[in-house]
Amino acid sequence: MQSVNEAEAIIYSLVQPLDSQLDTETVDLLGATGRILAKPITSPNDFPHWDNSAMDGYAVRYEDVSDCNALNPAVLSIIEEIPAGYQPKSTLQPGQAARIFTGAVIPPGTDTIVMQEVTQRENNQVFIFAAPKPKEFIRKKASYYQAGNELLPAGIVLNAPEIAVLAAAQCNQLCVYRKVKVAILSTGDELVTVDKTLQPGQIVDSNNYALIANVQQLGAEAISYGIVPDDEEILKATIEKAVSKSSGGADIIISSGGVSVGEYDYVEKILELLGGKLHIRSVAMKPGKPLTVAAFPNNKIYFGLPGNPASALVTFWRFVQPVLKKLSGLSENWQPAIIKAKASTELRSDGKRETYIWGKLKLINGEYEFEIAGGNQVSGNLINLAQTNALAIIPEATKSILPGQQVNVLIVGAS
Ligand SMILES: Nc1nc2c(c(=O)[nH]1)N[C@H]1C(S)=C(S)[C@@H](COP(=O)(O)OP(=O)(O)OC[C@H]3O[C@@H](n4cnc5c(N)ncnc54)[C@H](O)[C@@H]3O)O[C@H]1N2
Ligand code: MOO
Ligand SMILES: [Mg+2]
Repeated sequence: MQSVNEAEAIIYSLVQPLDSQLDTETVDLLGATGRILAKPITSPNDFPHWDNSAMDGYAVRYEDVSDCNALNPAVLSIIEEIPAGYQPKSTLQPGQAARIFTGAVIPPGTDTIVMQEVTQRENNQVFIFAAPKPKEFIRKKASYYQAGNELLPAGIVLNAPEIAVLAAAQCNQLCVYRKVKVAILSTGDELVTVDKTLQPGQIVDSNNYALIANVQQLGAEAISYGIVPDDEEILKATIEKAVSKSSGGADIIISSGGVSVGEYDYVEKILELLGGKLHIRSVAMKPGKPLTVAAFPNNKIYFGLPGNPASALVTFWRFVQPVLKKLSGLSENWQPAIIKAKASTELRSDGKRETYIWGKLKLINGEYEFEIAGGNQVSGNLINLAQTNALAIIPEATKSILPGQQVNVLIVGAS
């Protein structure tokens, strides 16, 4: 049995991120939200494109207004009005000003903008009652970005700020990494789909729905193989299909159930029969002990998650989530988001395995607090997993974390 940290290191070493040449596709800017840039972006344009005004006011020559004040205003004649979107027509001469608005191109001869609030206009003259600072309120050409430099690096997620930058740079077609594909299957004779009437002994295959939701929230594509009965031959044929190169094209295969020691727990045996190399057979964690991980010669990675609903989700969040992010082409921040928070009540463990407790991470008076989910913290219970967003991690050999003490907390889900 490996420790969680050992298992994590082994799993990360198996992951080959998508290829920045081969594993890409082109998307429109409006369809690019949440996608990962596969090629760096450069612009032939400076930002700002030209010197422009940061205020509504008057474009002036600094020397004409440098020693004015409320009692001794500078008086300039207004030679033109320049709204945003227009090219100035004249060059400012001594004693002249141009009426200008935020974002408008500053006219030649100008070096400073005076904001409207310290001025008074009378016909074609403007009185200036306070001296500006030299070059004040001018947004200089190329002061944000110089043409030809890298604007955005490859390997970043395209969120609203990046989409804005790409729009400004007129990049309407983008080369992004293709979505990671994840095959998902559930094992168990007791399982039925959500629409069936339950017969005695049957339960809904909730893991399938939960895992698909998790995969989709992470921006990957789920390929569902549905429910596979506890039949060695059928399970072998299904896993063989999912791991083979030709069918479905999944990068990662996830099953749930069938990894413990029972008569019908075939997953480990089948993975070996199919030529998978078993890197992990169990991990010293609770829940999630029977987690099984294998790699195939075609680089596909197989996660045999334990069947208990909480075990399946906890092992997904702890190990599969970072793998999907690393695979996706993200250059950083793919690792699990583990932060320190204050326990709001006592958190207990039997101390034997690293223990994951589900609950809510709350921001209270600027500090993170972890609140355990009410109800049974057992791996068969999925009901109290709803509305949780975090897992507190109790280290091995620690039996109690007291209220107010700090605890490591893994933030789960898409964040
Ligand atoms: N003798 C032992 N028994 C068990 C051990 C052990 O060490 N010795 N480990 C326990 C632990 S811990 C876990 S976790 C489970 C893991 O079991 P499997 O991965 O083999 O899963 P199954 O036996 O198929 O199912 C376990 C449980 O989960 C329910 N289940 C399964 N699939 C789904 C699904 N898709 N959706 C919802 N619920 C599902 C299933 O009905 C069972 O109740 O083994 C313990 N046993
Ligand atoms: O690992 Mo099991 O996941 O403790 O219920
Ligand atoms: Mg079992």
